[in-house]
Amino acid sequence: MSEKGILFVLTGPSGVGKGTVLKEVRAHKPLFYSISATTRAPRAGEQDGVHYHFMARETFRQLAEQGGFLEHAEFSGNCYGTPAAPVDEELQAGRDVLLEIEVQGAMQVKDIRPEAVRIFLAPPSFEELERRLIGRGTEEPEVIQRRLDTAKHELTLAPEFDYIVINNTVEQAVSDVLAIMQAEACRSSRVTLK
Ligand SMILES: Nc1ncnc2c1ncn2[C@@H]1O[C@H](COP(=O)(O)OP(=O)(O)OP(=O)(O)O)[C@@H](O)[C@H]1O
Ligand SMILES: Nc1nc2c(ncn2[C@@H]2O[C@H](COP(=O)(O)O)[C@@H](O)[C@H]2O)c(=O)[nH]1
Repeated sequence: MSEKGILFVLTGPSGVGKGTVLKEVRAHKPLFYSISATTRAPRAGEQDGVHYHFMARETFRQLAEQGGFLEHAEFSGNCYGTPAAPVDEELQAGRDVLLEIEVQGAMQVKDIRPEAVRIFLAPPSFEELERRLIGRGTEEPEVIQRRLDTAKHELTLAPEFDYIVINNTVEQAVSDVLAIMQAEACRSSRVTLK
């Protein structure tokens, strides 16, 4: 029987740089990137089925009730969830999968998929997190404040994860995440040592 793929989860507070780091990681390593469902409105330039599956709250609720999500959570007034079927298909086919999700959902994955490798991306400081979230310019001030309030609690949960990577420079964070992925592949005997 062929080996199953590894389920990687990258989490951390909003604005820490998960999307930025993952874009680079994916440029170095073939991974299936799960496209999440959300009830949030699309931002300028975001496309349905590319950045997210955008849907109404009622549709999201029905999918959740039918067990369609591997995990789901409410974050900053909107629902976010990982569609279960594509993730399981990829893992069964032996391909590694990467989820980029917020902290509550990543905590759920520990119970649902204890074999998953969960990485917490942390900012070098809270002030820098604030700078990044404001600098991105995608949220209104009250949404930024809500996300920062949530981040205070999320940061206390970092020790619950398998790895903590500090996103000081993107280059170093990408290198750390790739090293973790390589080490986990070795641990699960997916890499042949010569
Ligand atoms: N190491 C870094 N140094 C400086 N700026 C960074 C770094 N990493 C990311 N950024 C910037 O911080 C902002 C937030 O990054 P990004 O959107 O990737 O965060 P995120 O964790 O994916 O956010 P969310 O959870 O809200 O989707 C962006 O403007 C990005 O360019
Ligand atoms: N629990 C889940 N969280 C998810 C999922 N997809 C994305 N996210 C996270 O939500 C926040 C907010 O995202 P934004 O696009 O509105 O900035 C961020 O931390 C994402 O990583 C998911 O499927 N489940």
